[in-house]
Amino acid sequence: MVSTPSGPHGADSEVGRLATVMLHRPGNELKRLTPRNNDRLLFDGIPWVSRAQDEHDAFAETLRERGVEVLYLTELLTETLESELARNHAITSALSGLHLGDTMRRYLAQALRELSPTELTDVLTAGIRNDEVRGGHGLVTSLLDPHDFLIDPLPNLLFTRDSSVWVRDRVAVTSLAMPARKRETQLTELIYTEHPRFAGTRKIHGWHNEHVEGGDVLLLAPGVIAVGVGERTTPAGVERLARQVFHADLAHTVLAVPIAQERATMHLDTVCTMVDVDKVVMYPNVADTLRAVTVTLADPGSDESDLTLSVSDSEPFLVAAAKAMQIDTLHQIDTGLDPVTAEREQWDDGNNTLALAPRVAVAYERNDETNDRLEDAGIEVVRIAGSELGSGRGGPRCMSCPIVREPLRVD
Ligand SMILES: NC(=[NH2+])NCCC[C@H](N)C(=O)O
Repeated sequence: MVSTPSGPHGADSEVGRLATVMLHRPGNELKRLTPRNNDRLLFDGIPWVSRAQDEHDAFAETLRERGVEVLYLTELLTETLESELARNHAITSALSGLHLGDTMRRYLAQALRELSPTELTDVLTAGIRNDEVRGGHGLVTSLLDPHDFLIDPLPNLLFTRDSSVWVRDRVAVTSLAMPARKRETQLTELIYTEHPRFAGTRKIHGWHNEHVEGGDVLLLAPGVIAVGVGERTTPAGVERLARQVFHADLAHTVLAVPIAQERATMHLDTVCTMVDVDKVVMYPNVADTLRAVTVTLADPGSDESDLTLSVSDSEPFLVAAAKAMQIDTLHQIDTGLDPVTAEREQWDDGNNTLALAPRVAVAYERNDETNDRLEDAGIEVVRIAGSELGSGRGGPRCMSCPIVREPLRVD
């Protein structure tokens, strides 16, 4: 059954009650990971797939028990692919890679057209290996290794946070920096463009623009967006996003937050997430050095490219954020961890929490110390298992794309 909207979509904070979320249950794409390709495909190990699925099912069930509507990316995609237009579009974009050659491209275009929407979803997510095709043989197939992919699998689809992000009632289809993830946004763009549930949704950004990844985007408060700039989101990406949100009146302030260009801190949400309207949990080893540049609108100009931005000097992140949010203090929960424990728990996504409401956050159970400190600070920690899920270096926030959060009540 095609899922239908339960109300308007969108989110304007990190902590408003989570009503609808998009997840991706790990599937056949994880079975593609081998010790030869896991680095390129951005996994730090080879997950035990059925256990990862069990952990993910438990995560989804935890959300449902708390009243969250869970949508699955692959179900939305399969429903989208009922339309011939969407199917053709999906096939053309999946085959646009320059490693294919026309002989194979022509063969695959025909073969994929014959698949059912469910089968096509499987190919679009799990990819196709050279030794799995029955036709189209020729120069390309003979020169590639039998195990090379003609269509790459998308194991990082699990991290739905990164490939789209809602800002108020608009959805930003992002532009992913790593080659292994680029194709993910072909799928999110197709869903938001063609799925009946999202008919009429206005979009910003897009995969063809400068790099911005959803894991870098934090909706600190209505009108205030922090954007990490590092391995994934570029300085030009944050400028583009700022122009768009100002032009569309989705925000009045964007904080650009430089983060180390390293795997451990690939997104801002690996070091800092919100657990209350005025509280963050932050990796202690960066807490003293994290800074932000405040970007506001100096002159609206006549269009997005013509508006003038005002850019401040850099300030400590918490100071700049509190000012923009118009609150006295944005509190950092003091985890008091020694640097080694802090580093271990940050690596295992201890700071990557998903708020279900103010002071209620989902976290991986393994990060005992961070979780205890959160509880000491009055946060209800909803613990989930993630031993297998975590091998892709992502926690509860990375694995979720909020589609509806209730607006925060003004008390
Ligand atoms: N929002 C996040 N922190 N996402 C984590 C993504 C992890 C994924 N393996 C990658 O390297 O891209």
